[in-house]
Amino acid sequence: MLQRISWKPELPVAARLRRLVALALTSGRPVALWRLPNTQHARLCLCLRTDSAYAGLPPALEPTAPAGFAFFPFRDSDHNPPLFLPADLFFDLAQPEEIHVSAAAAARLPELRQHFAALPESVELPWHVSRQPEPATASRAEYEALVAAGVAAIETETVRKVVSSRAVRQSLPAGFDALAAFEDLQARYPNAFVSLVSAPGVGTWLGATPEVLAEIDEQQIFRTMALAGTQPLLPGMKPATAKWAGKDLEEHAMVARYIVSCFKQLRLREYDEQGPRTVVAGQLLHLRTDFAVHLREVPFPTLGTDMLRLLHPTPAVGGVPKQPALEFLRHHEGYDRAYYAGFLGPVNLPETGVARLYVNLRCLQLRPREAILYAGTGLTIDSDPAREWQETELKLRTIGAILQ
Ligand SMILES: C=C(O[C@@H]1C=C(C(=O)O)C=C[C@H]1O)C(=O)O
Repeated sequence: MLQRISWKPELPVAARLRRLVALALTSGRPVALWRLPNTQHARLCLCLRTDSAYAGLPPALEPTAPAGFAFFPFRDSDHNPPLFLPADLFFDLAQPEEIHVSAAAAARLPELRQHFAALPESVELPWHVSRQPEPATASRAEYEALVAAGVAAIETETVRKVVSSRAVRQSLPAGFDALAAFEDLQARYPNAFVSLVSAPGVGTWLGATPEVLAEIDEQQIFRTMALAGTQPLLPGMKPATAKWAGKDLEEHAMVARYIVSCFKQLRLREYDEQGPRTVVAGQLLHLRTDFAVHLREVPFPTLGTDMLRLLHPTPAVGGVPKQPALEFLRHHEGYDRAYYAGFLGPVNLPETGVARLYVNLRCLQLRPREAILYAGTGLTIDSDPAREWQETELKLRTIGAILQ
């Protein structure tokens, strides 16, 4: 349980936020910042017990589970540990006059206040850097060969769909400031889940994702979505009248069918399915089908937890069938996705019983002088390598906008 403490340091709100981030980073601790879609204010979760931040299983999405922030890799490995940051300090920029603290933090408040007050006005923020080497970045020819290999695997029926991806390295512009970039992302993408996560052994990640993986809202409605199928949003275009190619409809349908198969595995029939419809994500359009289950009407208290464990990674980022698609990626993709296409978000924070987990897309990893950007595309039998390359270029622009 978190307790609310009145908190009025003589500092403007943005400076308080910066100083809290500095408090975490200068003492080698993890910190997460996020802004929910269609809301105004960011939130911060700071964890004092760094050792307890490394999780095993995906988090439980139940009211009795700990409050904190989850940050999970695409696939489990020693190189990219799954994180769950128990909330020791929670700061909501909508209520800057108070701060929520855990019992562990409450016991150390005098020390924390002292550390906070002693930090210099303009401290350089020592963002955590991943200990992993920079990932290999595919040239256009290499990426097109990967797409061709994916199509060949579909032709031989090893897989029906696979989502290939690549990383790109880009220098940071002079004076780049991650907190300012986080602000910039919030302003650019009001309907995205915007995040900035920094943790030892994990590095620092910034993103603006359009995709819900598993959510339980205030009304106790569980939600997930199939988001697949992409085209550029061109000037003057009305999203509602967008035309979709058969290839997009097919790759979308595979994600929707996979979600239905997860409900079926749990023998849950009472789900509502709406879509697909066209949605806007930055300068892109996607096809989206929404799924909802009223948890108060089904006797299934662990549905969120169970669905999360079945869903990840969905065929929006992995493929169908799941294991052969993941095997294909392991052998052919040629780099470590790390936390790209993993998932992230708050659980029971601040509201008990509410969880919002998103797929980590349209993201970058921050290094001291450069950023590593990630993007992928769903392949089907009709995929054209040049078009898939183009689609990754378009997707990279969403997060790339903050490096201009
Ligand atoms: C893989 C990415 O996006 C996913 C793939 C999509 C597609 O193939 O059409 C669309 C939305 C996302 O589910 C990405 O942004 O890197």
